[in-house]
Amino acid sequence: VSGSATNTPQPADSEYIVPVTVGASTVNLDFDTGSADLWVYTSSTAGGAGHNYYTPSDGATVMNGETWSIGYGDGSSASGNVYQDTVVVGGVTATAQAVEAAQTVSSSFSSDTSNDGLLGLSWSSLNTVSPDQQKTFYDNVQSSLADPVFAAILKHDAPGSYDFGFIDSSKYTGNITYTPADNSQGYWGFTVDSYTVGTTVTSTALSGIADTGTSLLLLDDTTCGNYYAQVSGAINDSSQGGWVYDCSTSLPDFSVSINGYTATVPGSYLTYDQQSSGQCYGGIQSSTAIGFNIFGDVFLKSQYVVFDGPNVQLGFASQ
Ligand SMILES: O=C(NNC1=NCCC1)c1ccc(Br)cc1
Repeated sequence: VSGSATNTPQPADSEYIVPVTVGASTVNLDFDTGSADLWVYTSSTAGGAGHNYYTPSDGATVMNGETWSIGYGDGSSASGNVYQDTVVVGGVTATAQAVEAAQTVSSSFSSDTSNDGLLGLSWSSLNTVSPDQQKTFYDNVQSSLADPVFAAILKHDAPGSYDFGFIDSSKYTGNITYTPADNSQGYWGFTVDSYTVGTTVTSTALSGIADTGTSLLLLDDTTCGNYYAQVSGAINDSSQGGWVYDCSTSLPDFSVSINGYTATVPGSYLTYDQQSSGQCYGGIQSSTAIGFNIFGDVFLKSQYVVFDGPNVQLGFASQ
């Protein structure tokens, strides 16, 4: 089997939402290659006002004694209990998917009515269900896929897709360049050989993760400093949350070299949003507090990205 589900960017391309059939409901989920839990609101979730919620299908079963509790890199969190139910994404069906019902969600989730939960697409080793760890949607359907891969096609301010089971050459230009993935921490980790700001090449390797659930491109302080050195008047202002600059400033492109392939994020994609101060908040911000780099939506939305579990590799091509 194979299938494609449309994703829709929320304002500032902050997250990409996909309609998913979960049990007897259709809910809008944030697909997240940086985590491995599929969780949804229920009719009783505290903070559930304004969200669609999960209703178990007739064939659903409660996974007795199983609970989940997750914390995300941005400090948000959720927890609850677990059902086994049918989940359909773009026509691809997982018949015995662990559906994690939220009893509690943190305020950043309850206030974000654009999503009704998350669908994790990292490696299943990050799944938080206890005492019996559960598999991601991708792991559950992988053996049924014509080609056991999925692709993320995120776009700037336009609908894209998550494709399961096929590579679509109409969705990228040139060739796909593959590079080994590091799944040792449960993420889709990879290394770039060098980076370029405008036309200035820095031959330093960067390691990080491909994370559709993180909005920004988070890079170490040295790399951030080298980027914003080419943005006249940019300052790193902790009171505004990081690097800001006058919105009239033009931004240089940011490129990385992966196995000979140059992945370019155009400068026009590198402003995240306008602050109340009239300053603009950059799409590139510091990862130093996290300890490794996060190639989030700001980066991914310039690329066609293949996530290949069986070969433990990532593929990149320009959109
Ligand atoms: O949580 C992470 N990614 N997904 C999401 N963020 C917010 C909601 C979903 C995340 C993953 C790895 C690292 Br390192 C830092 C952050």
